[in-house]
Amino acid sequence: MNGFTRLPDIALRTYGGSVVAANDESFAEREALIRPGPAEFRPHTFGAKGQVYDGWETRRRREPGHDWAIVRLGLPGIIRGVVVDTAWFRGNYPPYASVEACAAEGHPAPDELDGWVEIVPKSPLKGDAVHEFAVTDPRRFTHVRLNIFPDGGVARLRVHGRVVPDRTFLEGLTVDLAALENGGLVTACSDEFYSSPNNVLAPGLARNQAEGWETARRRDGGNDWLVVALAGPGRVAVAELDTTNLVFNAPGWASLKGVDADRAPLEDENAWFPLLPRTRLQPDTRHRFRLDDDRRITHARLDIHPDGGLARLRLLGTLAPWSPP
Ligand SMILES: NC(=O)NC(NC(N)=O)C(=O)[O-]
Repeated sequence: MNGFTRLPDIALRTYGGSVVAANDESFAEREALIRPGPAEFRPHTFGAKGQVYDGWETRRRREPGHDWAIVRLGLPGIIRGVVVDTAWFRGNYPPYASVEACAAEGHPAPDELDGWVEIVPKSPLKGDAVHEFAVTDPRRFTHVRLNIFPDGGVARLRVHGRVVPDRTFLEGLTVDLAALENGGLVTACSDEFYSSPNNVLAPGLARNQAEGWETARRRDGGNDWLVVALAGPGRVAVAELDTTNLVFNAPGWASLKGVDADRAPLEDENAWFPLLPRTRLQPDTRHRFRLDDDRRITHARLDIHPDGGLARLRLLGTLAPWSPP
């Protein structure tokens, strides 16, 4: 597994991604490409148009050319890698695929997109397999185009990267400085046995326990924790600690600390100062706390005691005015 798959999938439907166009989707709908979770399959489920697949599947081509689908990223950013998953497509997978990307301003229609650059060259695929392609282009992109040669089915397209928001849009507003969509990211975590800590920064509410962060039961007397790099240096006014869906496994208590990593190294424990003292939590509850300390921070550390997890962590505040380095 490449390291890039640890970064969020910025194309996910649940992060606002959309498969805005495809030249063909005769056998199976293009929207499946960015569905969360692995593709499912039930053999011998034939509809009027053929076997039912949880993926994007085009017709058998009888003329030259290739098929394509365009995805608007839910969270624009720098793409570090792409996963092309042909799960369950065995006699009908495309033998080759490539991926292009482009950066658009505003809200263009699919046929107005231009400036496409290749980020994954035409590469061989196997049937019913996960293919990971690292991407090195350092530019910020808003859309990707999956090309398959000549035709066939792809179950999922994952686009992992670092979110780069439009900073001018956020400045001066009270926003969630921890949110993935604003550029927040979990950079360290004690345990992610059941689900990813970055889930706590995802848009919207968690529909179930799996859409939050859940740790294994801790047996060593310690406690679980995570560190969030904020969207940028800023001041946090309100913290929301949401234990929704954690009914029998919510942490008993939680605390928050902050640090300004532009002024002291992250490893310097003395540079961290408390934002929220150890506070009792209830299961299945959105807790909201006004914070007293409005010092500038770049990172926040959440400690949960002893274990459990969280559905969402929101840190509402304002970005510090940007000054050139
Ligand atoms: N959805 C389909 O039925 N696809 C194909 N056929 C089967 N059996 O999967 C094919 O590519 O012809």
